[in-house]
Amino acid sequence: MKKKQVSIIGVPMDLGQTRRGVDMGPSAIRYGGLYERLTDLGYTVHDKGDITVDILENAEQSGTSNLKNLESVTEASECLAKKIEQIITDGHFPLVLGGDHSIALGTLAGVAKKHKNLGVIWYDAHGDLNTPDTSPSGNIHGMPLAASIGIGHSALINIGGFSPKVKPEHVVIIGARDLDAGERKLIKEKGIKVYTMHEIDRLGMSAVMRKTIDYLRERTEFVHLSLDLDGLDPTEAPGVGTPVAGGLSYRESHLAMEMLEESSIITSAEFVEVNPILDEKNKTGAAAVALIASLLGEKLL
Ligand SMILES: NC(=[NH2+])NCCC[C@H](N)C(=O)O
Ligand SMILES: [Mn+2]
Ligand SMILES: [Mn+2]
Repeated sequence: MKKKQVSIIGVPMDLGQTRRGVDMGPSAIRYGGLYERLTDLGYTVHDKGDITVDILENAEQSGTSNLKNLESVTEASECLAKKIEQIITDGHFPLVLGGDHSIALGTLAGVAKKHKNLGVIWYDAHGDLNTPDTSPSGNIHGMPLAASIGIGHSALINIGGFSPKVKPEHVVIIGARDLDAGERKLIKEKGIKVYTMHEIDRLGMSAVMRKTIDYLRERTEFVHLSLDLDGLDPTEAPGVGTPVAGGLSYRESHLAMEMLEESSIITSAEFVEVNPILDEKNKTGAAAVALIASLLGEKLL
């Protein structure tokens, strides 16, 4: 029998925001035992190592307004997109380790090039739907979802040479609890499906995931999971740069991964924003590993 193949790619990116240390996220997740966890599940694991990313000291500053480190972020994104394309061509499951959430620009460019009719699950405390005009910070990690639906600065929109990567009505955001004014406006205008913490509290994670899976099954053929560890509550995932109180529990997050695994809809995934400098004994890195394992089939019994 042919074994299932997973290709891992690390993106040591910290230029999409300003808290240093998130570039060490891929190492922290690997250190948490990822390779062994996946081989134990029966996967053949190809760790392709890390993408080359500029360090802050050498990042070019063109001063493009409200877009910090734009050149270095787009350069790494183009490189990541090509690697992802190759992984999908090889028939492997792409698993991307971040790095701040700006890396989704490259991941989605690569995935969308190969997979038409793509859906995206954005598991996050934030919407990451800002543009340079609406961003309160100028941090690109707050913009990748907007850029992927074709809104924002042309340099971000056109990674991979095409736009959009995904239709707004094929996006589901889960866990949101810190949305900026411009993001709320965009959500309403574009009809993006969002399960905020309010809906998750009311309906429960099980119903939310059932609805999410049905919604994307009806509309798309492939689904990318972009999981920001700050979607979890900071007590359970303290190693993130932009923590927001009142988040998803460790168990709710596992249930979400288990239901996605059962549904077989996920065709690529990324786990981002793990910052070991801000973490407590790699708690957040270990949580990432455990969630990846659940997503890829690890069972409690
Ligand atoms: N991927 C993230 N953690 N994003 C946080 C974004 C925070 C804020 N909304 C901003 O745009 O600056
Ligand atoms: Mn976030
Ligand atoms: Mn995010």
